[in-house]
Parts: sequence; C-alpha cells; structure tokens
Amino acid sequence: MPGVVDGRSRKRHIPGVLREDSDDELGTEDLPWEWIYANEPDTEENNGRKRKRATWQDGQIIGARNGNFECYLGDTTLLKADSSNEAWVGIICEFQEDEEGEMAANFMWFSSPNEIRSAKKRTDYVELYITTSFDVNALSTINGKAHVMSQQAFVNKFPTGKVPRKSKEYGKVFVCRRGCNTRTCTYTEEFIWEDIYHGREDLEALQERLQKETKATRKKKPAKDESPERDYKFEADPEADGEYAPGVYRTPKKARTRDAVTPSSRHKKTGNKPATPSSHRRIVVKKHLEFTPLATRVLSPMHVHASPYQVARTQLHVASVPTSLPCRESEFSLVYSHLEAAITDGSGTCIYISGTPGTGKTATVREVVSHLDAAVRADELDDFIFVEINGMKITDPHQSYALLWEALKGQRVSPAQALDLLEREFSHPSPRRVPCVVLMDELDQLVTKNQGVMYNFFNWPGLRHSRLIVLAVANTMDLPERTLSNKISSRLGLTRITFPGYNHEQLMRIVQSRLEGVPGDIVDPDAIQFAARKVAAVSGDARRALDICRRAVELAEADAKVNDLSDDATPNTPTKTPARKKDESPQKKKKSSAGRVTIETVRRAINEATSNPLQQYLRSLPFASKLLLTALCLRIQRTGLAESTFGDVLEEMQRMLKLTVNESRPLKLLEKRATGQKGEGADDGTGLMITKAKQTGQLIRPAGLGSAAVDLTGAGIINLEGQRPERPSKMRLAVGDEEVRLAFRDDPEIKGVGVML
Ligand SMILES: Nc1ncnc2c1ncn2[C@@H]1O[C@H](COP(=O)(O)OP(=O)(O)OP(=O)(O)O)[C@@H](O)[C@H]1O
Repeated sequence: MPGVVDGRSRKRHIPGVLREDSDDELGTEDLPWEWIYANEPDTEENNGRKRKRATWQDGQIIGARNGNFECYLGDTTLLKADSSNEAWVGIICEFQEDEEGEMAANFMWFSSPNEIRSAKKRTDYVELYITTSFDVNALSTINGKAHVMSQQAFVNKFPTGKVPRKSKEYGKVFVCRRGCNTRTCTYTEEFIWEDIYHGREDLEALQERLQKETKATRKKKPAKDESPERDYKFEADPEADGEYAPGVYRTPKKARTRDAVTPSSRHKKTGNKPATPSSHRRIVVKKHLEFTPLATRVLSPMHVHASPYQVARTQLHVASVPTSLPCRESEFSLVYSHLEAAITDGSGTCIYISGTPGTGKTATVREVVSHLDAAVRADELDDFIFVEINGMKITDPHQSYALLWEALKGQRVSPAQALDLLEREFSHPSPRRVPCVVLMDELDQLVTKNQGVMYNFFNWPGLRHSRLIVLAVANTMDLPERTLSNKISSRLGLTRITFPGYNHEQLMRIVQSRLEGVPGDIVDPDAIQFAARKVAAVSGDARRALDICRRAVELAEADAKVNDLSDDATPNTPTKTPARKKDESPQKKKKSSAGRVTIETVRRAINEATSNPLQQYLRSLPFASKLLLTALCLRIQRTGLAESTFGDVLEEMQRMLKLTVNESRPLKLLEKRATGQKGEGADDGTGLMITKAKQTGQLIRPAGLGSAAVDLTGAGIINLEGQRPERPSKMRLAVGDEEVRLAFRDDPEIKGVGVML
C-alpha cells in the first residue's frame, strides 16, 4: 500500500471515484489533535460530548478529537493516501503514540480489489475487503469517516446503485462482503457486514474470523489431496461482477508487474497467460529470474554433438551454470532458511556474506533464490521480488537506488529521485508490500566516500514497513565495521555468514562434478588432484581451479589434433607394419596420453598462467614498484575496498615495513639494499633509504615510490587519479589482485620483507 501522507486539500481518488478531501468533516484549518479519554468530565472544550461506556476504564484513550471532528475506537475512517491517488479505509483498533512520538492509531485495513487482482473492475459502488493487515499511522492522516456496509444495505440506501455526486456521502461509502488475506490472496466466505460488525466490541471476533477463514502464509507442506475449495482460495472474477470462482489462484499483483528485474518478462505474455476463472487452472504468473537456475540447466543440441573436449571446456567455464554446488550444502541451507523465514514473516533482514574470491558466494545465493522461486511457483511460499545489483556493473553506486526502485515499481527515475521515493516508501506502512530480496554483489565497489549507499541498504531492512531482504556479498569479513563504525554496524544487527576457502579435496569434488557426463574419459583423476592441490595451496579459489583445468583441456585438445594430423599424414608408413608394432608400444602409449589431461598438462597450464607477459612484467619490476603493489594489495585485502588513496597505500607500506623491522630479520636485507651492498637483495637503484631504523619506532621510508606509481600507471597496472602520485590521489589496481599475488608469491624480495600475499 502506498504511504499515507500528511497535509490536506489535495485531490484524491478512491478506486473508481475521484473525490476531494473530507474537509467538510475536518475543516480546512490545521488544528491540533487531542485524545479523548474514557469517562472524561464534560468540559467546555469537549462541548459536553462526554462518552460513558461501562466497558471502558477511566482514563483509557478511546478517541481523538480535531476541532469538531471526533473518531473513536472501532470507527471506520478514511485516510489520506500519497501519490497513488487512492484513499485508504481502516478501522481504528488502538490509539497510541508512534515511533516519533506523534499521536497515532493502529488501523485494520480494508483493501480495494485492484490491489488484490490486476483486472480493474468498474462498478458503481466501491467494494472493499477487510484484511488481516494492521499499521500504525499518525492521526494527521485521518481524512474523515468512512461508511462500510453490505451490498444489500448499499442498494437499499442507493437504489440507483450509485452514490449521487452531490451527496455528502459521495466517496465515503463502501461495500464489504468478504475478508481477505492480501499476501496469500485467500478470501473468507461471504458475509453480511451489518451482521458481523457493529463497532469496537466486534473487532476481536472479526479478526478471529479472518484468521480462521484465510491463509496466513502460503508456506505449507504440499498435500496431494488438498482441494482449492477447502482452502477457500477464491478470486473475484473481473468480468462476472462480484462472482467468485473457486480454485483460481494468483500471485499478488506486485510480483506480476516487476518488469524492471525481469528482462525476460516478455514470456509472461506468451507463456504464463492468466487463465480465466472458469478454467479452474492454477495460475502462477511469476517474474522470471535473470540467471539460469541450476536445476533447469539443459544441454543444447550443439552440446549433444560436441566433442568431449568441447563439452568439458564448456562445463568447466566459470560462466557456465553448474548442475549442483558441492561443498556448499551448509551455507546453502543457512542462506535459504534465513531468506525463507524473512519472506514468510514479511519481515526485513540484512545478511552479510563474506569470503575470499571464488568461494561460491554468488553462485550459492543465486541457487538459493532459484529454489525459493521454485517454492513460490509450487505455491509453497509467499511471493517475492528479486533484484541483483552488482557493484562492478554500475558506474556510480547511487544507481543502486534507481535499480531498486525500478525493481519495486517498474519505474525508471534518477538516483536522487529514487532515494527520495525509497525513503518514503520504506517509512510508510504498506500491508500489501511484497517482500523484496536484493543481492548486492561486489559490495566493496558500492561503498562511496560517505558510505551512504551501503548504510541505506543495511538500514532499510530494519524499518518496520520495508519488507526488504538484503544479501550483501563482499570479500572481507569486516567491511561494515571498517566503513560504518562499530556503533552503527552493531546497531544494524547484520546476520553474518562466512564462506571459507575450499581445500584441495573440495576443489577436486567441484572440478569432478563439473566434468560429470563428459564422454571419453579425457581427464586423469590425478591431474584434477594436482590442479586442486596447487590452487588450494594458494587461495582455495574454485574459479582458479576451474580456469586451470579448462586451459589444461584446451592444451590436451590441441595435442589430440596434432596427434590426429600426424596419424593422418603417415597412414602408410612402415611404422604401421605388424613387424614393428611391438617396438612401438611405448610411443603409442605416449600418443594416447597426448589427448588426455594429465598432471603434465595441468603443469603446463599453470606455467602458462604464471608466465604470461603480465606475470613476466610484474616479476621484473624494480623493488619500489613491487613494494608499492604489495602494499596496495594488502590495503585492498584489509579494507575490502578496491579504491584507496596514494597516501593510504604509503601508510599501509609503513605498517608493513614496521612489522618487518620489528621482526628484525629482514631489516638486514633492507639495510643491504639501502647501502647498495651485494647480496641476496642487492640495491637495484630504487634509492631505498633507512631514515630511522635503529632506535625508537624504527621508521623506514623507501624512496622512489612516486616514480614507481607513475611507471605502474603508464604500464596499465594501476589507475592513479590525475596520473600524479599525491597523497589524496585515488588509486586502484587495473589488473586482478590475484595476478599480483601470483607474481610475487615466491618473490624472494617480497618474502624478504616478511609479507605473505
Ligand atoms: N561449490 C561449487 N561447485 C561448483 N562450482 C562452484 C562452486 N563454488 C564456486 N563455483 C564456481 O566458481 C566460480 C566462482 O564462484 P562465485 O562467483 O560464486 O564466487 P564468489 O565467492 O562470489 O567470488 P567473488 O568474490 O570473486 O565474486 C563460479 O563459476 C562458480 O560456479
């Protein structure tokens, strides 16, 4: 439901009826509200409108007054709606102060048909459904009294079936024949409003009736013999004025209209057409996921005719969607249960997922979302909207706001407008809001200077009305603390899930599972083990293991082709004569392994990865450049942020060297380098100096870093703002940090300063 706004005298319209605000009741002046207490004495202010009820305790707040307008517990009122141009009707269940200390009331909402179903029905009267949703709204949003009645009472009162435009009641009269749980789209049996509701005393019974006759959540164990009739799953027939067709079910309206997040929503028009109520078919009109769910991955015809090498290459490719995610079972269930609980409860939550690169964070979250999506389609879970925002794919973090708004409402607006709209949306009640799951991937890229974007996305789930479920994915565990301060991040109460790096056995299983179904047995199990061990020794990164194995398959494929060619070229050579066959067996054996992925092939693939021109360039860098890059990598690792300043990196280096000096062992090396002595780390002319090393603090300030930064920028290894190494200049790696890690991992000079990259 759109928020309810303060302020008066704006044009509003109730579904089907354009109307003015009820200034006739509340007057045009903005008078203050005051409470009405039970059994309060007659005074001049209350004009003797003393209310005595035996059931009320003295001093209990039973109503509120604004000038001559009064409303009491159990009264049905109109509320001012915001930009949606719809008026809201609710029963006052309790008076209280809201979170801001403003005078407010808890309302039990009525819902209009066009909020529940997409097809708008034009009737002369406005039919509402009493719902199970409550919200607290400021009294200032009250916009007069509403009159709810049965259809018969309406016809009796307005025999023409219309409320005359000139009538004082125009826009204030509504028909109610059923209750509805808007989240599950389930309705009660038809009732006569005058029989079931007379006022405050009937509120409890009304709530009980609604709870009993509608379903609170779609989450259920699928039972085979469950009939739609028994569930009272009804939907109003858009055509047959007021008729109800049992057995027809739809997901809530919002979930069907989120085109922004569903590029493939075109399918809706063709594949998932809403059925007519009479078809008695279950309709699950759902948005489509942006990514391919694991379980629905299918082999293309091309795939079927491909060679074993092609199939292996495709399946090992990091961009392909695996059929399963071995070794991530517990992380999967953890993420799944948190998300499922939040969707079912209609609550907001923020889950912070961290882990080093290639540990399956994104893959697991997508797998969870696709399973939840399947549960929605199977009618086992309430609907939700899903949107993925990737920090790497947007140029300005503020675009996240526009993407979220587009996902929620299907409207494209500027980031600034979106922020404004989102703030309003989440701070206003909306019983009919569909939960929204946001995957914020590569979060570190989204962190702006004032951390506003991250703060908002972490903060909104905590707002009572947001129903926003944020899954924030980053590489470092403590990005929120580092960027938001401990106080704020502990207030946000994030749920944290950490993905550990894979060990070699896990990496083996992952690669093996990707190779399942590859014909021809082209990969030696030993080769997979070798690759897994090599990768696990450094990073536990599945992406790297897959890349190496895929390259090894490419090499084996090339070998096989060469082999085939040489066989073809020499079909009639004497080597093929039976007399010489015996002698050739070792050669043949060699040939047969030429098309297989062996330990040797993997070794070649690894060598290739470590001896490409970039690697060679990095290894040949002068010491100052290596130090600078190492410090930049450490900084990225420590902060989880891709961007630092030149000054930050210098500080990181100081910290790094200080540790080194304190360990005293490598100091010798540094001294040697500084003084140009020959030895393990002979001076390479970078002008490394020790300005103060022996005594307090032992501060070392290497020189030549400025020119190192300029050279690295020129070579495209780093990006440096303005190309000038000044302390505030922004700096980031222009190559993957794993490339730097790989190049310097066994570097004696970097090892010499005691740094483990
Ligand atoms: N358990 C697994 N089983 C199969 N494939 C996996 C597994 N874990 C990761 N992968 C694959 O490894 C690649 C990297 O995974 P993913 O993108 O999920 O990692 P990530 O932790 O999100 O990395 P980053 O932090 O770099 O974004 C993907 O191709 C993914 O399919």
